[in-house]
Amino acid sequence: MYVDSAKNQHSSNLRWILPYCRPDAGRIAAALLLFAADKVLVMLMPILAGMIVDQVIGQGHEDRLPRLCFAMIAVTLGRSVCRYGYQMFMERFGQNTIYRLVSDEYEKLHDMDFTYFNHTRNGDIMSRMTSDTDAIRHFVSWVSYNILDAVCLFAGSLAVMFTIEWRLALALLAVTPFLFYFTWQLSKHAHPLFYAIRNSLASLNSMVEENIEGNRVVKAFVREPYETEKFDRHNDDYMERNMDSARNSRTYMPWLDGCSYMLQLITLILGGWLVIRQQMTLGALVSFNSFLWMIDGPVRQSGWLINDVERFNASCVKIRRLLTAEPRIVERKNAQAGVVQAATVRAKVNGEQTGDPVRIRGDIRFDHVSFAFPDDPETPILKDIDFHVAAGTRLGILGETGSGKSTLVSLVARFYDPTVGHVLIDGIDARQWPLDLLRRQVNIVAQDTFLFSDTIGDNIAFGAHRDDEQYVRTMASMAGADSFINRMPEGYDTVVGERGVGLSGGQKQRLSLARALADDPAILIMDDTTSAVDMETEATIQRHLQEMEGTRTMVTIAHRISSIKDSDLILVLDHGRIVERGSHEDLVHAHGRYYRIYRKQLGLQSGQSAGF
Ligand SMILES: Nc1ncnc2c1ncn2[C@@H]1O[C@H](COP(=O)(O)OP(=O)(O)OP(=O)(O)O)[C@@H](O)[C@H]1O
Repeated sequence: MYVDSAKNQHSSNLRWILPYCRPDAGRIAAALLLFAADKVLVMLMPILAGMIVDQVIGQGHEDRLPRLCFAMIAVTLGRSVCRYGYQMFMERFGQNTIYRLVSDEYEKLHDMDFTYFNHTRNGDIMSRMTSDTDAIRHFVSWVSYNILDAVCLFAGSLAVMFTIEWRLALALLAVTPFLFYFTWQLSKHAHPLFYAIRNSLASLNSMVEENIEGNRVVKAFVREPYETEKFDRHNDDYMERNMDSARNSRTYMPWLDGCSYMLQLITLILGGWLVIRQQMTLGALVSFNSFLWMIDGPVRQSGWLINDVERFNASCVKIRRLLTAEPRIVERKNAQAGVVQAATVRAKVNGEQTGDPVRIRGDIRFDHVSFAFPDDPETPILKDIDFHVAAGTRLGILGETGSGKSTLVSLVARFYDPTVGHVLIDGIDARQWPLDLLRRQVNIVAQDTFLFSDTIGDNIAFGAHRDDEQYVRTMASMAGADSFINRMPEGYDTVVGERGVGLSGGQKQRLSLARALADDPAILIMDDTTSAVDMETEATIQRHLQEMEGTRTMVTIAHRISSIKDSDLILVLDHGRIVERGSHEDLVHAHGRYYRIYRKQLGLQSGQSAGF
């Protein structure tokens, strides 16, 4: 992380963004120098114009005209160079700041646990990473110096105007309280409106993303008109929120414009009167009027700048919420040292040899575990789960849909913590293991397969941390994938996923299994991994998995008894509770629920073809 998210947690948005800007301090200083030079030069222009009127036109010193014109051209050129310089510095500074901010956002996302993603819509996350971040870039690299520009021009011009004709300047100063009042009102009302716009945009993005992901379902059910209507509602809401903001601007902008007209009116009437009474030269009035034009810009621009500031504030709130979100699953302090110590003590107590303390052996124990999801804490999903699987053996889990099988295995990789009881890996509480060490050695082949838009080879080698073609092929063979990959036009170099060729459900499952095998986990969990694979291929995969017996603990969740019957221990789950346990033979002899399922599956597909 570039900036510790706990830092400046309660400070203003401006203070919060500062640490992201700090590495560009040199660039900011250079930009400020050029900016100051530009402001000095801009102040010279009206003075030169006044000199032309007084000295060349009024007093007839025509010989001074070329010099004064040359000075004006030099000032204009100087200003262009300064402006180009500081704008480029500020743009680079803005891009760098956003680079650091987005990197932190991305890293934070990887720290977040399942509970966060269960609650947060993808579109919302995407909005924070793109449009909200861009609103901050716009503020940092453009709005910031335009505010400074407006303040400097306003204050500087007013100061010079005081030296030209203090009575006229004082009269103009009387308008400023109105100016501050209207900008404050605009800002106060714009704040919630911009926040609503950001939320509405996030909803719109979520809706679009969901539709792109689910486009096949939408087409299959011919629900395009319904989805379009839904989109229109979100789109209308986004438009309405923007219109609210526009209405707010429309309410106060005319007043700000009115202030600007008041300034001109005062200058014309009072300035004209002073010139007529010869208390002010015409040249001085021309200079004064030029400075008035410089004040006019900031006054009219203030409304737009306030809107940009509020957009920045609303975006900051959303991004800060992400950066300060606390994952529920956190690693204990000094977890690595704790685990090494625990492994050493355990080895001494059991009279074992001290092996590699950071290599999990694969012993799993659930000690009276009950679990409820944090978003539904009143409903226990797992109830008093108590079992032990020795390292290197096989566990099979069977149960109706929704009985809690996937939830149970997600506790092994510590995607959630048990609400009651303990999950012990190699006799050490899962909460004590360093998270990356645990997850590197516990691999879950999830039910809903996900492949990256990359080559098949790279997808399989994703977690393997090795660039070994032969190894990838071996793992693909073990997962029963090698033959279909070889039939593809570009073999292992075929790009799959979003940009690549489509794959069948069974092919995807086999690639996910190959990816998990390539990771060489100590605990391999297969959650309905072969449900879409034909019986023959499944039998081949089972054979290969059997060859690995003893080298790792294997947990298989399945609805087909053929997938789990060779397990050393089979658990039958019902509504989150273990209702039967034992080996295949034990459970068949028990004539209970397992036996009934077994009979049913035998009846449906008898003999060899069913894999029994
Ligand atoms: N994030 C969540 N928040 C609240 N409840 C959840 C959440 N995820 C799952 N559940 C609920 O937990 C229960 C168990 O779900 P789980 O996915 O573990 O079942 P399963 O046995 O694996 O089902 P299947 O065989 O269909 O995959 C279900 O009733 C489900 O609705």
